[in-house]
Amino acid sequence: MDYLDMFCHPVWAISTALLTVFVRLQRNYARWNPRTCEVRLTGKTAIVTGANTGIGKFIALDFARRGARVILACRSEARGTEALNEIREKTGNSDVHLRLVDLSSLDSVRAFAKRILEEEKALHILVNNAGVSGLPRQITKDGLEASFATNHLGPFLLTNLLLDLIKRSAPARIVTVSSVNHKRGKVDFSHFRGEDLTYFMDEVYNHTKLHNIICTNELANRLKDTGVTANSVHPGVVMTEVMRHYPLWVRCIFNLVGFFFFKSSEGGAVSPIYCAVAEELEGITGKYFDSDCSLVLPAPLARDAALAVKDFEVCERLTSKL
Ligand SMILES: NC(=O)c1ccc[n+]([C@@H]2O[C@H](COP(=O)([O-])OP(=O)(O)OC[C@H]3O[C@@H](n4cnc5c(N)ncnc54)[C@H](O)[C@@H]3O)[C@@H](O)[C@H]2O)c1
Repeated sequence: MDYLDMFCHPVWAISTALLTVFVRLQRNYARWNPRTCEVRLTGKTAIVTGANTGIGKFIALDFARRGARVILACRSEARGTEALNEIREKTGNSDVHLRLVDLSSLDSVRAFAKRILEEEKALHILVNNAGVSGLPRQITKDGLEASFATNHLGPFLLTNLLLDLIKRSAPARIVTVSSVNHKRGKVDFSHFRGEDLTYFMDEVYNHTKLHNIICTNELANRLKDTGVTANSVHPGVVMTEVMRHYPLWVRCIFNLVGFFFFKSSEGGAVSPIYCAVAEELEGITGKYFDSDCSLVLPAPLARDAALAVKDFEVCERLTSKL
């Protein structure tokens, strides 16, 4: 039997098809299923950043289905409007709104927060979902490294600017979408300004995702007894547009492997939704959840309380208007 015959053999073809079906069914598996969770969000307001595509769009869609007033915090008006119309149409919830923000710009974050504080009476859920991966070295007009600005410092400032509103709305939840890649991240405060950084294998992304967890943990400490919880979550490895800044050949491999093994955007939204709505998480704060919705320990650096205090202070200084 030559190789061609072997691959065309019915036993081989059937077992490959069965394996593919099995793997594709398994890949979205999580211990918790949003479809069977009956929590309603009527009367609640939620903000989801980066809600026009990928994981964020499915988080927003879920909140809208549960009856929340949902603010889609997006950078692109055209893509945001497309998502807004789709979410309104699919859920029949007309209380879904688009507000523009570029998280890599501190001025844009301030303008967005100002508008939210003027327009919204309450904010019960903030999901810091927007993020970039594979950005080449760029320094923003605030003098910050662009991946750090987008993934960490912009969301950090946004959270802090909205904090009084969130506290007044308690019980409330802040969910930060981090990544298991934080385990390969390091903390060096000169990174924030683009110093001493190498971009090999997207190390910058890993660092930003580590800072996400560290500062979320410190925020949780500061919010003790306020009724506001702050947790971080890994959504899984998910087929989204997150690789858009990578070379074409890397995207091709990601998409090919992803077709069989990675979660869909809907599957990636499950663990962030769990952190935002699951009743069993009432009062649980300063924790990190994996893509299976299980509470797990993050990397040791992410659990260093003294480092967290320092990191939070550095980020406060970098994002405050001096
Ligand atoms: N896809 C994965 O495998 C994976 C794995 C771990 C963690 N994550 C995290 O999940 C989150 C969502 O990513 P995704 O996979 O859905 O990717 P995606 O690229 O499909 O979506 C990212 C969203 O962030 C928005 N965004 C990017 N830069 C922005 C800016 N400057 N201002 C405002 N919005 C901006 C994009 O417009 C988009 O809506 C990210 O934080 C990402 O790091 C993704």
